[in-house]
Amino acid sequence: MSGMKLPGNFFLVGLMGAGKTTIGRALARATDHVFYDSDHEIEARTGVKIPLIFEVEGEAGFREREAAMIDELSTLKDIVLATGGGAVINPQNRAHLRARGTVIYLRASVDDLYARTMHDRNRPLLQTENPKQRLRELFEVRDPLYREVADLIIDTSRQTVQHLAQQLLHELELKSPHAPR
Ligand SMILES: Nc1ncnc2c1ncn2[C@@H]1O[C@H](COP(=O)(O)OP(=O)(O)O)[C@@H](O)[C@H]1O
Ligand SMILES: O=C(O)C1=C[C@@H](OP(=O)(O)O)[C@@H](O)[C@H](O)C1
Ligand SMILES: [Mg+2]
Repeated sequence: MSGMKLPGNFFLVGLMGAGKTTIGRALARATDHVFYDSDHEIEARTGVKIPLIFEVEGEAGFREREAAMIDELSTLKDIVLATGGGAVINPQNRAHLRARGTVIYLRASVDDLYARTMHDRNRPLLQTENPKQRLRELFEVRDPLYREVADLIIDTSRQTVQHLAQQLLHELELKSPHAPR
């Protein structure tokens, strides 16, 4: 679409609780893009929630579905895609995301991630004795991978969703050669 504000794809990456789904939806609204969430799309296609997929097929089964979904969705045009937090552990996913759009890493402290996910039962990887320790471990492994794929890194600590969406929009406008200044 030629008259569209900020054409192209925007892919959100980051750990569980970073705000990919929430801020992705707000960014899509602000840019007139269609919003997709990889996890929601997997749930819609399978008819079951993510925890049940983990229970029945294991994490490996979920990762296969996730890779197929990211390959499919990332070929669409002018979308905002919220990925799942583990998408970047697969090299093929990383390659697709980098090649097919602008990748935004929503960065948050482990304390913030924990606070934002502690009451939610829908993330099987955090249903452990010590979810904060699990987040710490995942942060160590994944932070370098998020950085590797990111075109833009946004620090989300102590900022409201509305503010973050506006800040993101502003930074993307500055990066876009066609954007009005
Ligand atoms: N910047 C923020 N400040 C406060 N709460 C937030 C922020 N970003 C997200 N949240 C909240 O944290 C929870 C997890 O957000 P979500 O978008 O599902 O994260 P993700 O998709 O990255 O796992 C939601 O309840 C959301 O409203
Ligand atoms: O970090 C992960 O490995 C996962 C993150 C989840 O998505 P969110 O990051 O949107 O919570 C979901 O894909 C699944 O529970 C696995
Ligand atoms: Mg999400």
